[in-house]
Amino acid sequence: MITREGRAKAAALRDRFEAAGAQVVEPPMLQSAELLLDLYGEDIRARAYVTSDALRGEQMLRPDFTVPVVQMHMAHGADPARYTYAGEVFRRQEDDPDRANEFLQVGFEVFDRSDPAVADAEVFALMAQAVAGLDLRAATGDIGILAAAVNGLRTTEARRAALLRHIWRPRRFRALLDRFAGRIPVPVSRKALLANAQPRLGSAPLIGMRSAAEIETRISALHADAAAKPISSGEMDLLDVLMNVRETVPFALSQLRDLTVDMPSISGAVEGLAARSDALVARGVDVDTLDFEASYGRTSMEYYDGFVFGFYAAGRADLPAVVSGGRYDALTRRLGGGAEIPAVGAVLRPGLMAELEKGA
Ligand SMILES: N[C@@H](Cc1c[nH]c[nH+]1)C(=O)O
Repeated sequence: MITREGRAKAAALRDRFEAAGAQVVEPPMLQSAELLLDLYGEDIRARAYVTSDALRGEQMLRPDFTVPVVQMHMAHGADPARYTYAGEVFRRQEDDPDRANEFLQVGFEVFDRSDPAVADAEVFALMAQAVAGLDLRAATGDIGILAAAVNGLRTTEARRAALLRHIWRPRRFRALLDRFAGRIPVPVSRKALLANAQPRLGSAPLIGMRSAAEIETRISALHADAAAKPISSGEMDLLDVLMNVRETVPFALSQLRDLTVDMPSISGAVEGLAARSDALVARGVDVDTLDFEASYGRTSMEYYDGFVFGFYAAGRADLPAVVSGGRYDALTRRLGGGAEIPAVGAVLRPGLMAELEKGA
């Protein structure tokens, strides 16, 4: 339920972000579902309230602000800017009736080309200051490091692309990796299909949504995939070491730097983490006690492609993140029609903050 305290807190936080240099924006609650829904992750897509509109096409109640803010910004060019907003977002809850399906968010988004590490640190530090009175634990990660590791795998382009698509579904990602490494047997049905050197649909009836051409393309892709060499156990071990890095920032950085000797593809992203760590220190963040998990953030918004972070109430695993955010450079490109600008942002949940303050 949205309370008066929550609303008051939201207004105060938005004022605070405005004072930090952001322009206030108020994106409409109803957004185009057709255009925007696939920019979110599977989870949010399944939880959006969608309705039809004869005039405007499918509409949805905004499940977040970032996508509408990026869309608005990119429609007017790709200049540097800072925005803040406050208002409700809507997400259907299927399993847990205690989780709100409508709640307040206050956000801060930075579009800035000068130095991504500095912009990351600006957003993180601003959020950390806003929640300083609460007993929260911060978690950080970097989707860019894992993506760089996948891009460096010595395997086919199709396999790398499949893994990149599934970075967001850790179990599916693991299953794919194991299959590509030859660690799990090929399913019987797939074997039967592949046993036929020149499979064609022939007179089989078409019953699904896919056309004959699509099905045949897929069969050819499966043949090509079956001919690919397995990912080596050496590469698999390195990926495992990487995905299990879970340390304070300085230790994580030294482990990751060690890994770059055998995984040169991640060095750029790891040096990005080093630069971010310095920028965080310059903003007064104590990185010696800040956690970094290489697998963090793999279940949230699919538009993140670099820094990701969240703040959680200590000892309250039942509560969602009080703060969450990250970098989404590629999203500006997708909505930019040729233009792009690096971007990072985060939101707070003022309702949750008010609740935690009351309980404290
Ligand atoms: N829109 C994200 C948070 C965010 C803002 N900017 C970047 N990330 C969310 O709702 O979780």
